Amino acid sequence: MVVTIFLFSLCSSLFFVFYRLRKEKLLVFKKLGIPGPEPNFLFGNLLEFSKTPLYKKHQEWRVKYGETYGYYEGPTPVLVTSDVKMLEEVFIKQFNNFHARKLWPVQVDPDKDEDVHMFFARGRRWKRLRAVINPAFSAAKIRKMTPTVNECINHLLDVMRDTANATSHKTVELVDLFRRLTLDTILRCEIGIDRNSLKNPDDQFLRHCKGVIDDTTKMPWLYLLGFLFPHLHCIWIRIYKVLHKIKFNPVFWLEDKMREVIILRRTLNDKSRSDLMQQMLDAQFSAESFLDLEREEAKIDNPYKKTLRSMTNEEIVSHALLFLLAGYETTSTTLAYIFFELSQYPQVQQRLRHEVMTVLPRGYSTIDYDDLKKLTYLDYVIWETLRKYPLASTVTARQCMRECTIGNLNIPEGMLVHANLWDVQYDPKHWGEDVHTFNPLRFMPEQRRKRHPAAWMPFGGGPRACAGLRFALLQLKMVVAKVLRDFDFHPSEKLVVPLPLKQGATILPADGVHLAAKRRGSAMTEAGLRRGSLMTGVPLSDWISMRRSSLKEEDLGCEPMRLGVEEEEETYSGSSSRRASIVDNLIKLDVKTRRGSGERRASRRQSIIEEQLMSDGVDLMRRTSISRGMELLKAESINRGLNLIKAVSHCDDDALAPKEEQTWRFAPPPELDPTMGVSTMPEELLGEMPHLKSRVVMRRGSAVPELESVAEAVTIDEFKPRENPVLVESTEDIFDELDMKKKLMATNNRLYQRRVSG
Ligand code: HEM
Repeated sequence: MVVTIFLFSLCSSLFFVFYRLRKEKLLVFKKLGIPGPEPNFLFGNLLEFSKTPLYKKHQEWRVKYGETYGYYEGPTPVLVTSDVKMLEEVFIKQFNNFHARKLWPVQVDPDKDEDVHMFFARGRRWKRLRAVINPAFSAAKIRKMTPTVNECINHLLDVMRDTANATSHKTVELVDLFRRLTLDTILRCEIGIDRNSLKNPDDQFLRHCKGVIDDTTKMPWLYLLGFLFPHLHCIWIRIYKVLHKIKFNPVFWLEDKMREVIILRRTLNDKSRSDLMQQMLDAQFSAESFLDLEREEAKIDNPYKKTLRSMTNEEIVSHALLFLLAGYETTSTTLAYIFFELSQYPQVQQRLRHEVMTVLPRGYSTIDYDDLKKLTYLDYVIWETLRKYPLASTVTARQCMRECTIGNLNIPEGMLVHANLWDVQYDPKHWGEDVHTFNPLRFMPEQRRKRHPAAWMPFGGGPRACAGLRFALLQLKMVVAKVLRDFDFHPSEKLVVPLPLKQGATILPADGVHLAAKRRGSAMTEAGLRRGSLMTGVPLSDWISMRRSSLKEEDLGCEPMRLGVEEEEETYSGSSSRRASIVDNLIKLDVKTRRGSGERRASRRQSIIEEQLMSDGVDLMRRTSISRGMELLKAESINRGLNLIKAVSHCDDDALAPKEEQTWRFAPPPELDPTMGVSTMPEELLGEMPHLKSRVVMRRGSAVPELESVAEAVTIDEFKPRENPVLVESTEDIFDELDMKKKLMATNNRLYQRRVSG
């Protein structure tokens, strides 16, 4: 009886103490005068996330409580803010007080466990690991990875080519496809393991990576306990480890694979490799920023006296795994979002393709690191995508390690501060009213300068920002550039807009991204060049020279193309001064042809240039054809048959619309090809197209805004259809006429051969 009473009173006192302490904890925000939802005694506000994902809940609360508010994960207070000044303080200015990340409820001890990796480490330990890893992601090291990334993308293109073809739109699901690509790329660039999950969707690595990601995104009972009673962390972690010894754990499988690689690589000691694994193995030779750390260590009573300048095997294992998982889903999901947005904004897709084709013509099967720097509009597209989808926002949080003040707010030790990126990056204060529009031009330098740097943080901020940023951007840019050269993207019937999102390890499309991908035909590029010459009246050889010059515009000192929206409607007249200066400069340019051993290189370059010219021609013609076609249709000046010409010749010059008595509805005379249409350019438009030789244009097919339907087009000085109709039957006729046949046929043969060989 006495024992029972004793136990009862002990339990009640323990519960009372627990109750008081917990109550006290749940009053933190009230005492600080920070608004927020009312917490539950046991769960805090965790139950609110059972139906609504964290990032959505944050948005709801932002509307209710303002820019800065607080909620509780179990007993742990989390301050959420979209105030850019506060973010700057936490992530950058007061980093010394906020150097730790939010701890996951069931994870290794960030200070003691040997295999803690950079993501969870904190304090000096994090500093040391980051100092070792940073050089592995330097620009020079990333440059060395470019050929490997190139190869992986070529595999992707193969798979996509199998799915889509030039004549029909086939639906591709991009999230899964890009996951396979990023996994193959990271495995090769990071560890030197050559897998091809693109060709083998059942690949073991792929299966286990998916397994790990799924595992971390579930909220099993153990995780919940970890959140509710964080002080019992060591108990939860023990249970976790025991459980994973009983049932299969994909993390252990992956770790074992990494260990095998490390042993092999240490034995082979092949210094010529440039992958991340080698850099981690060699890290001891390159980490200069240790000097700082060593000075710090010397001040405290450190039994090792020296900071470990290399990484242990277990550290390398956990980092290899970290990079695999950190890079696999983030990069692939970003890619899927980019193509989704391009399918929704065809004018952006077109503009971007134009930039890519100018810098990297289709013959370039390998993309150079330096070429990527020229793709500025592509940068804007990627940045704008990451603005609209800050998909890794679940991890952009810091823990306060020392009581401090931000503005007039006192932040106690232990409090978490979470950056509410979705609200910052959709805040009209920073981005204007059209925040839901996909507008890459927000990132033009003059716009960027006006914005607070913390208004865009998809890679986090400050010293702990994403370590793999450079590698991620390399992949993103290369994939978009290469894929866009070969494919057109449109929404498919399966695509749901707006895209439903879900929260996993990142915030990703709930049902994938299903797009119709149409392969861009090679014949079109050839036709484009031809049309470019015909429509502008510039002889083909000059046209080729002009287009060639666009490759070297910067070298030639011409003004690079502006990126304003108005450029979408660029007219030939608009570009005529630019062209004139290019031609001038071309004349000055001494183009040397190599002989002997250099001949092959020269001819390859020549064919690359020519292919680019063709592609460019298509783009320009498509734009002109579309805008002119529309205007002509509006002006009702596109008609068929000879009567049109007669009528027009009697027509008042500035009478754009035909008069009643001049309607030309007769069938075309039989001697004229019935598929041949005739259009006249209204005076106004002629002014914009000074290169047209005549205002009368014959076209096969219609001049409606569709490049493919405009199969042939001829401009003539004096139109005499009965005597000598200028009917161009084939490509060869045109080449004959312009005396270019031999040269271009030779070029085409080379191009086709190269394409066939991939
Ligand atoms: C588009 C792709 C990616 C996005 C959006 C992204 C985003 C992020 C974010 C938001 C953080 C947290 C930063 C913070 O707390 O301030 C982070 C950290 C990190 N990321 Fe990435 N990431 C991407 C790709 C990658 C890749 C490819 C790798 C490695 C191969 C990588 C490795 C890391 C590492 C190691 C950290 C921890 C850095 C530290 O704590 O010091 N990430 N990333």
